[in-house]
Amino acid sequence: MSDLLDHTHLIRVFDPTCSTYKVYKEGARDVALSALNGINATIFAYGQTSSGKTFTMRGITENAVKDIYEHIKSTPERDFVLRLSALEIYNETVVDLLNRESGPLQLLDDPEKGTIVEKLIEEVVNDGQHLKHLIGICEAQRQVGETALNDKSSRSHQLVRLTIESSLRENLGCVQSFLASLNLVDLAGSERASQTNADGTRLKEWSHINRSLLTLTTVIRKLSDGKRNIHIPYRDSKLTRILQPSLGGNARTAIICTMSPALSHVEQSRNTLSFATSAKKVTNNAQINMANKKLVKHLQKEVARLEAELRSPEPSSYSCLTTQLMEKDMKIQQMEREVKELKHQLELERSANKEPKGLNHAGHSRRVSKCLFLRLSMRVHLLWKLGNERHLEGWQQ
Ligand SMILES: Nc1ncnc2c1ncn2[C@@H]1O[C@H](COP(=O)(O)OP(=O)(O)OP(=O)(O)O)[C@@H](O)[C@H]1O
Repeated sequence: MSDLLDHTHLIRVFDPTCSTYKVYKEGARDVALSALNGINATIFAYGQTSSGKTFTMRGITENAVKDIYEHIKSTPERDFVLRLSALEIYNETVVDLLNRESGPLQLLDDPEKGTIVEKLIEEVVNDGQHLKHLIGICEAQRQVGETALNDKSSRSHQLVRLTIESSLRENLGCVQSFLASLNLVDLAGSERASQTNADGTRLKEWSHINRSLLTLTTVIRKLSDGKRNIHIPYRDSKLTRILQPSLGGNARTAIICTMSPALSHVEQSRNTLSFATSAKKVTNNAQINMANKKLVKHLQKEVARLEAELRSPEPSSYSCLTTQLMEKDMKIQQMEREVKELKHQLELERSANKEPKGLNHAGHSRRVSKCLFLRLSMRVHLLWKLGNERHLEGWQQ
């Protein structure tokens, strides 16, 4: 059994006698607990039919649940909210394991969240016991069938998603909220039809299982090439669409590859090792998902948009506008001086009780009113321009 931690490209090989707890502790615990600190995490088991995927994932899930609740207990300064959703992909149809009656579910593309499953139920988890109970319901709901190699063979891919949100209890000025998902995935096993004696329903299942596993293998192989700008066929199967963030995206991923020691399965074991070799070369880009980080991102976008809006006229027109404003201001000042002078002259003439030189009262009044009118219209114009300019200066600072 080999385990790959793609975040650090760690590889562990576990012999057939080692316990599932050891596999969890050395290969999956760190990844699983990342979700408590806002890092998306995925653990999945890959391998041929009857090689122990379900057995191992059951143990990994139990241990992860235990550790998650121990962490919550020892972190009283934070409030945790856990939600669980679960689905299976059976014959390329997505079904809600917490609400089978809802029928086939559609996959939608969300610009922010990526692929989402429409109408998938999310149950709020009360405590560890409740979580175990919900996981038990999912297991019971899953498609299982008897094959020549496994009397309880998983005929579908199962994904149990635990979404963990946490925030500091005390408001310390900075709202530090983490939000991340832990995906626990038990894939259906790859198999050869000749080995499983498949026919009828089993043959149809076999065809869907192998086709989606082939897409997964292709995606992993292409990602492992490390080439940029190449087409990665995530959309060729529902499994790879749903797992896309875990395959080269924003998540830490641990892959547990299971193999049978039987000589008759040597070809399948070689395929599994080839998958593991490619998978260990894939680099993910896991980030801490903080609620306030999202808000900052949103605000930054909004500021950028407003700046672009304000910059839409040619930058040169701003200097032009400034010159115009200065000219108009000078004109206003000059006119104000003239008005003052005229008023003063008028006062002197009134007091001397004689007609002003070269101008009669009507002429004076007209000139004064004209000055005032001009000033007023320019003020309105200036106020409008200044309003824009100040607005602009505020954004540019
Ligand atoms: N480490 C183990 N120790 C003891 N029994 C195991 C171990 N791993 C698997 N088994 C047993 O082997 C059988 C097949 O295992 P399991 O169903 O987990 O295989 P699988 O890979 O999930 O198969 P499939 O792909 O057909 O669903 C089961 O009866 C399981 O209990």
